[in-house]
Amino acid sequence: MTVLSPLPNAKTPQSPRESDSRLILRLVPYVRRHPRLLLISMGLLIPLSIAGAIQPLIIGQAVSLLRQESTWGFLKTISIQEGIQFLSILLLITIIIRVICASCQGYLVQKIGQQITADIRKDLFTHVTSLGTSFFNRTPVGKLVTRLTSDVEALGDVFSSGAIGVLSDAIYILAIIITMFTLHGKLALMLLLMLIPVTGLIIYFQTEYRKANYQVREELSQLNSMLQENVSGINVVQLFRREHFNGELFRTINQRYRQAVDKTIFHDSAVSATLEWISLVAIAGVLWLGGIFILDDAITFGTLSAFILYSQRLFNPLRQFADKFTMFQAGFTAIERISELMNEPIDIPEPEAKITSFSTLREQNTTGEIRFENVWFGYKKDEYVLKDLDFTIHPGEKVALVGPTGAGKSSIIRLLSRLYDPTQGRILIDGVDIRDISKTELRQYVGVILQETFLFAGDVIRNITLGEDYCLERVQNAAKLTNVDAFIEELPQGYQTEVRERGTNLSGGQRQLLAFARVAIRNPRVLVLDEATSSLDVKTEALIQQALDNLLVNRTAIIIAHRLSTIRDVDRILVLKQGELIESGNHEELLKQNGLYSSLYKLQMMGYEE
Ligand SMILES: Nc1ncnc2c1ncn2[C@@H]1O[C@H](COP(=O)(O)OP(=O)(O)OP(=O)(O)O)[C@@H](O)[C@H]1O
Repeated sequence: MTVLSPLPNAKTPQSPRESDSRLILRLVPYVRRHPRLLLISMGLLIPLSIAGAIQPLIIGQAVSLLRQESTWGFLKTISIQEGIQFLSILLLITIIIRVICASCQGYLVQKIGQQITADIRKDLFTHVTSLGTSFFNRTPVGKLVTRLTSDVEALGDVFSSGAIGVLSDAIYILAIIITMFTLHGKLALMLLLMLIPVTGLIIYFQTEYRKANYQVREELSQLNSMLQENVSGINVVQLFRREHFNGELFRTINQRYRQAVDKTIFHDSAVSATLEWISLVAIAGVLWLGGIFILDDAITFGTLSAFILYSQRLFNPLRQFADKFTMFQAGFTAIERISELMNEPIDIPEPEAKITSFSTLREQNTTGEIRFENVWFGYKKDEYVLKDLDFTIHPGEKVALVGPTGAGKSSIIRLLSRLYDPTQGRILIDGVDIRDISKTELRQYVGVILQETFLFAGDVIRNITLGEDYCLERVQNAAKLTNVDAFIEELPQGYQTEVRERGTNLSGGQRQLLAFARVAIRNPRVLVLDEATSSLDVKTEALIQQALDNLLVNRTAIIIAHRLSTIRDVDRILVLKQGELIESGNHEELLKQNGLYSSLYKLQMMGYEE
């Protein structure tokens, strides 16, 4: 269970935006994981702020001492030289305290920020990898990558330099205000009054910044999606001379991204400029009012010097405060976008209570009965691609699914492996509804070999084990069982040969061979072959076919094949048309029926004869 999981009534992408406080609430569990570090870094804020706030006071006392004005009582009992020496040492001590506390605090805060970022990224990755195929069908990869990387990074910045920094600035401002009021009430009040319009202006610019930043993130997602799509489909882009056209599209999105960033820069700069201007006005104000008080002998030069320093220091943390607010706004945008992803429901949920009977059946070495019970299914609501399928595949039976393109053959496999759930009806394996079986167990029980095999960057062994704990011997046995060991040994470094991302250094057929070993090592009871041998040459196909015949003994098999000659010997053929099961029987029986199968078969045979 992830922590950033949906809150009750949490926002769906269509619902209005969540309030900032609700967004912050989502982060509390992550922050709570590091109580000790958090407490130490907050504790350090107190000496840090006090040391900073008394520095102008010490300088003011030095000026007063030199001008022989009234100073702290004990300074009057020592000589001016000793007094200056004492104040200089005191100033040095405050500087040392600030340096030590600031660096320790900075380090701790960065550390907490990085840990929180890593935790969120991990939870997000776990959640995203549990989402159903339909989510990935409608979400561009680039968009996901942006959320998992730069959005999480923006959130991390909030913790590492923003969150506690804001608290530090607030404590610092408070310490300055208290010290100012103890020194001179009227001058302090004047500076305090100046804070009110500045705060209003900052809030306005920050709100605008937030809106602009959301736009920036959206444009960045688009930019990444487009980039990712072009890199993945680079062969098509180049073969069909789409470089210029795609370049123009990219230029438009890039332009929109730049314009959105410009907007954020404008609002960010506006905040800095306002603060710069107001801090100069504050110094002028202090000089003007302080000058009048000096002429009236109401304050000393020392107090005036201290106030000039205060007017600078008061706006400095405010400027940092504003900078961090900018980061906060970016962070809020990030939480909003990350929460959107976290709120994405897992449409193929794990069963609430794991059914043990399935594991027991597995231990009893059953051969796997598959039953489709009045199954209806559509990728879109009310658009069914499978209609009222009702059939049983008996233990150990070899069944082929046949039908024209788009008839629904692969959809049946997707339902059986629970990449999707049926809209109506049930699928049972050995009498157990597959929705009551854990996905891990189900996918170990049903082994699928698809037409296209996806390989990961890493060696051949890793691509067969997929990170599971199998020894080399078992990998080799699985390869031998499927007759692919000879091919693997021919590779430059045999089993240690490095495969590039998506297996680009292997041919389509070679990639396919690894898929056979990948499934064989898992020893599934039910084997599904979706056009699995279509990319192999005739000789290799015969070799694999021979291995498959051995592998399929005592296992249930579902085979999808367009070349009907390859499935002539199966026990039963199910013929589909537009999602409906229209014929069923073995090769001879179906030929006699003179239906769709018979005409498809005759057409293919004519093709071979020609
Ligand atoms: N992800 C999807 N989203 C929406 N519709 C889909 C999706 N995948 C398949 N379809 C539609 O579902 C129908 C059945 O597709 P399916 O892939 O099961 O056919 P098939 O019989 O395996 O075809 P082929 O022999 O070409 O592989 C088709 O009309 C297809 O357009």
